[in-house]
Amino acid sequence: MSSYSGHSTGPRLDEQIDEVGVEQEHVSLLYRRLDDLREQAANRLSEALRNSGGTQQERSQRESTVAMYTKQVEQFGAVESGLCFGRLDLDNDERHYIGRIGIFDDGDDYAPLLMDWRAPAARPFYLATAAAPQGVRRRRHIRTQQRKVTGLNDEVLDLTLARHSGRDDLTGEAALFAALNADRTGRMSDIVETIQAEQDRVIRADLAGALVVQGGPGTGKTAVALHRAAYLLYTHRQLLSTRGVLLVGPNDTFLRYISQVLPALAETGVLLSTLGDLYPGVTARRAESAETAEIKGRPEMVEVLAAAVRDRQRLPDEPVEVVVEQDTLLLDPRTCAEARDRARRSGKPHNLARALFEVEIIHELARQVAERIGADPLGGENLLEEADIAEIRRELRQEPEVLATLDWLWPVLTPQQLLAGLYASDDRLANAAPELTEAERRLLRREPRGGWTPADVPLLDEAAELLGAADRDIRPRAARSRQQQIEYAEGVLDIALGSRSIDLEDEDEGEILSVTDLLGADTLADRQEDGERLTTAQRAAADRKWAFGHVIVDEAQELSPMAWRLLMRRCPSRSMTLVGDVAQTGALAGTSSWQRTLEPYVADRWRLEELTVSYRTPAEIMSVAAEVLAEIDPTLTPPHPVRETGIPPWDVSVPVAELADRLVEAVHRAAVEVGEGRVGVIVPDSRVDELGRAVTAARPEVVVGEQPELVNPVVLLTVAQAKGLEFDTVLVVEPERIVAESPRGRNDLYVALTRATQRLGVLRTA
Ligand SMILES: Nc1ncnc2c1ncn2[C@@H]1O[C@H](COP(=O)(O)OP(=O)(O)OP(=O)(O)O)[C@@H](O)[C@H]1O
Repeated sequence: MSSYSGHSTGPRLDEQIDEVGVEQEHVSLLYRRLDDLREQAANRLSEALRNSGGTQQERSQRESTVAMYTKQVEQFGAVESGLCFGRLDLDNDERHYIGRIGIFDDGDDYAPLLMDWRAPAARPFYLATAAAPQGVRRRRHIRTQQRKVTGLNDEVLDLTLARHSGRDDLTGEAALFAALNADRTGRMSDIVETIQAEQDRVIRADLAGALVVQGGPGTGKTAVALHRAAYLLYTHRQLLSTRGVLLVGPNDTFLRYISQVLPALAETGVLLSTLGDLYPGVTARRAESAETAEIKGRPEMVEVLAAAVRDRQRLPDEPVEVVVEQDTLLLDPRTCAEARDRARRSGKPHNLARALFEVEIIHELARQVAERIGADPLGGENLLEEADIAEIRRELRQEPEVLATLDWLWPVLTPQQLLAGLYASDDRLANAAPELTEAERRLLRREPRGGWTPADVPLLDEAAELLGAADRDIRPRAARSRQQQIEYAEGVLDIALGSRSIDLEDEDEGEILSVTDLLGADTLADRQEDGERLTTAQRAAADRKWAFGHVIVDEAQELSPMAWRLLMRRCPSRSMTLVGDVAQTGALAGTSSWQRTLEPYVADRWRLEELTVSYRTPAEIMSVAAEVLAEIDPTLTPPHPVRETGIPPWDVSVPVAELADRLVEAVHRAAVEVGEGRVGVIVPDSRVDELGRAVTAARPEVVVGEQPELVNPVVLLTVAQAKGLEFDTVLVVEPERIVAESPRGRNDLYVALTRATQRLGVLRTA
């Protein structure tokens, strides 16, 4: 292939110093403008916060102003690091600086000083090659540290000038390799400076429709998903800022790992959530076996829940006695059955159909009361008029005994009550799930207390659809929203505090920050009482029926059919980005085919983009992982590693009895070798406790736990916990056991072997 992306033209040292000076001048100008903008926004925020009172409309306007300036201060603070990272010199002698946000010169008719990386005109920065230069003469990567320019990398996109020294398929090679070889920190960084062409295509793909991004480990799926969120919010700001963007990740540790990427791209409006948090009011963290989660994820659970609801619409075997003011009224099974059938035929959700059921039952009870008290002693027609009977019905509705009977026959249920009640009773499980085997039902069986698991959340959501709103839902929501108002207010105040620009004198800061002395979070929250000022993400999080403008799912291969139903409910437009890798599926209810998963929702109207280059895993490690991939499915091809490290992975076999000691030694060596980087120790599920104890006893700085903090130098974790993460060095312990512990054990091993950016060691037991 004759195309290449260009290369450094190799300027002499003095030329380079000159160029750095030129860039420093521009970069300093940009930071001065950034400071001005931040100060302006902070002043306006302070001013808006100081005002109080006024009409409802004025208050509402003020709240919008507070929200707007809060966001601006936050954004200007977030782009501080690496504000400007590139320059494009065009054939027509124009020059564009590329950065995290757009900045204009307020003194010069708003001439652009910095172009937002998402602007269409910035796109050649990621796509231009020497063979297809798109009007670009030179692409320059500008490296900065704390506002100082520390280095430049130039690529001249001219086939006649450039010597072919780099890879054909990479853009900004030097900057890319610098990023890939850097020590890991326990937090993912953005890749805005070095997005590659195949990634750019995905990031800027159309908003409409379902887009699946399939790619092997380390191909940048997570990075691409996050940058796509930022791109979509920029390009479709109006639509998406009102409807919101939801990003679903596999667990809290992962969400913490990616938490800094969007803020660094100046986007804070994306709701990051695990599946376990997608049912408002529930935080599902309880653990359960993979087998139980699999059953809960089956599509058949829709029918199980529907049957569970029907099972709660009771039919008595014998007449039910209802004692009202010493009179005993009788509800015979036939009356109950007719009332139940009518209510069911309405097609309304259970809680809403209860009103119809009530009408029928009260009608019957009122008839009996009327018969007794209105009977004509002379045997004529009943003496009561329609108005009297209406009054009897009204009174019956307030009789505790009547209400208790209605609750027994057709209880108003919350999803939590339905599900907890189902799990807690062998009989109910047998009635609702006759298709499951007894062993499967036993796996579902559980006592009511102890919290919810992530796999319960789609079931709660499904149950909410079947049940409809119950009055009792409403109160906790009001309480929650008050809590959210306070959190929002605290956020505003934090931002006001954090708006300290690094160049301002302390005295000036006094001015800006004084507002936080005037207002506490509680007072500010009072001002949000109308709920209007909650961010879109906060409102969306509290509302089960929220329809998001776009939904992004990372590690999408892990979702069960029931989880997909929930997500599709949250996204009626089906504008979605689903990133994952079917070769890495660990969950038993997860997918091995995108078509099969999406078919029920979009038929074949979904688009597939594939990412083929692994940025994380070096060639030496990928060749080990490729052997496992071939065992999973010989037709799958591993991604092409973008680099080699020259460091071969090691693999040793040790006697079982020595495993813990040898692991401690290996961890010690790895920790020394990795320097400032991070070490991940991946062990079989069944060994976490034992090996965790042994390693932490010898090295207390090693962290183990349900939600390990990844900024620690060494973390010991399971494959499920390590999914989506990466470390400089990875030790995989007992690969055979990892494989043996799950029907998808090979996929798990493939995940474990592809977590390292530099070094891999494997410890087997003999
Ligand atoms: N264009 C790029 N420039 C710099 N770094 C990149 C680029 N693309 C990916 N990376 C880096 O490669 C690593 C792997 O990326 P990421 O975690 O997004 O991959 P993934 O496909 O989601 O992996 P997995 O399937 O294992 O979850 C990350 O450190 C990411 O920052």
